Amino acid sequence: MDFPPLKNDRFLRAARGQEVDKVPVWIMRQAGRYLPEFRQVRSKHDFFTICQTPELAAEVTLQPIRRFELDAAIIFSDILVVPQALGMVVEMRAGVGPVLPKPLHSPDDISDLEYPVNVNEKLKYVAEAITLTRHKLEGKVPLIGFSGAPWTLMAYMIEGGGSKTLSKAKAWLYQYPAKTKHLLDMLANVIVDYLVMQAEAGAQLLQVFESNAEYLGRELFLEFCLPVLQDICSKVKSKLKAKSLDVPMTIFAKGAHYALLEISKCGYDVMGIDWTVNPEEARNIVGRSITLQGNLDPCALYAPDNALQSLTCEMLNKFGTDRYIANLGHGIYPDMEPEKVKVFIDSVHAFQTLPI
Ligand SMILES: Cc1c2[nH]c(c1CCC(=O)O)Cc1[nH]c(c(CCC(=O)O)c1C)Cc1[nH]c(c(CCC(=O)O)c1C)Cc1[nH]c(c(C)c1CCC(=O)O)C2
Repeated sequence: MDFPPLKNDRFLRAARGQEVDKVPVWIMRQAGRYLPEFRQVRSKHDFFTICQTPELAAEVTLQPIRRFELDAAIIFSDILVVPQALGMVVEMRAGVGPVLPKPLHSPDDISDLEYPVNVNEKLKYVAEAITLTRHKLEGKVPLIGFSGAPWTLMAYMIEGGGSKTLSKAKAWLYQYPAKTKHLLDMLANVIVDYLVMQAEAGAQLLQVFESNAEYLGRELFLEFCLPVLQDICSKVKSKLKAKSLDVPMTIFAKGAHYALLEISKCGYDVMGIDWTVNPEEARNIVGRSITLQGNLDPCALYAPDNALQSLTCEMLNKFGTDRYIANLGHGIYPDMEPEKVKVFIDSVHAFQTLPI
């Protein structure tokens, strides 16, 4: 596909371990409710209508790019479009978050899922949104595509929404390990097709969100998550290679401080770390063969500007400027003042390390 040439490749260079002029920065949930222009669009349209309408999805994807000197855009969508593609109903309720009114109660319900999924048909709107956004970005910054990881999606499909403990979903890991693995493999197959479709449509990096890793310990994570995360990465990469596409991939397993080394060896180019992980410890554990992304506490943006600047500097000193992409350690909160994002981004870009 013919897209406008890329003018700022700092983010992709860092993902590939190449030298950069400045540390690249983007923010998880950078298109979202903290922006008045997003709330304006959202007041007129249902959440999933925005996701499903390429013009609206492209518009809200571009909103933070117009306002701030971000080094990447992320396509506006949600991880829960995959359970929708499997035939599940997902609603986004104000003040509650996502709700799946008919969750999976037992492995018998797996057969009710509409599987296999023709991703190119069911999630075509995401491909269209990506292609349109690539054109509208005019090469200003690269565009990130994404998917939820199998365990994170499975947890929403069983819990029927957010949960404090994920006890219903975790019960499956202990009661039905084989059937759980079957469901995780089904999800992985859909995710592989979905990520490949996004890269073909124009996504320049693919991020996999394992946001519910924090509910698992090391043993459960190594048994149920790691093998599928590895499988997704190798299958996506080999399918893209066959199409002469080379798109870096990021894994963000939130709360998986207990398996940093194993995750870093899964084949991904970039590893996101959440705000509870010490950057220096993470770097010591994973070595230099992977780019790290993160990890300022999203609440640090509530600090006064000068404190936020020092916290950002401290973070950059710990990560260093090599093989590093600055971000928050999780999504930005909806009540954040947009001006704080500018302070954060400018502090990252102003940072210089002394030459060695
Ligand atoms: C777990 C998860 C979800 N969705 C996502 C994750 C993984 C990242 C993470 O761990 O936060 C990923 C996601 N969701 C959204 C994006 C868009 C791109 C971006 O990062 O700017 C991305 C990358 C938009 C969104 N997704 C959602 C919103 C807000 C909903 C609204 O506008 O009503 C946005 C902008 C809703 C959503 N979607 C989800 C939840 C739990 C919620 C509720 C959050 C809340 O209410 O604070 C599921």
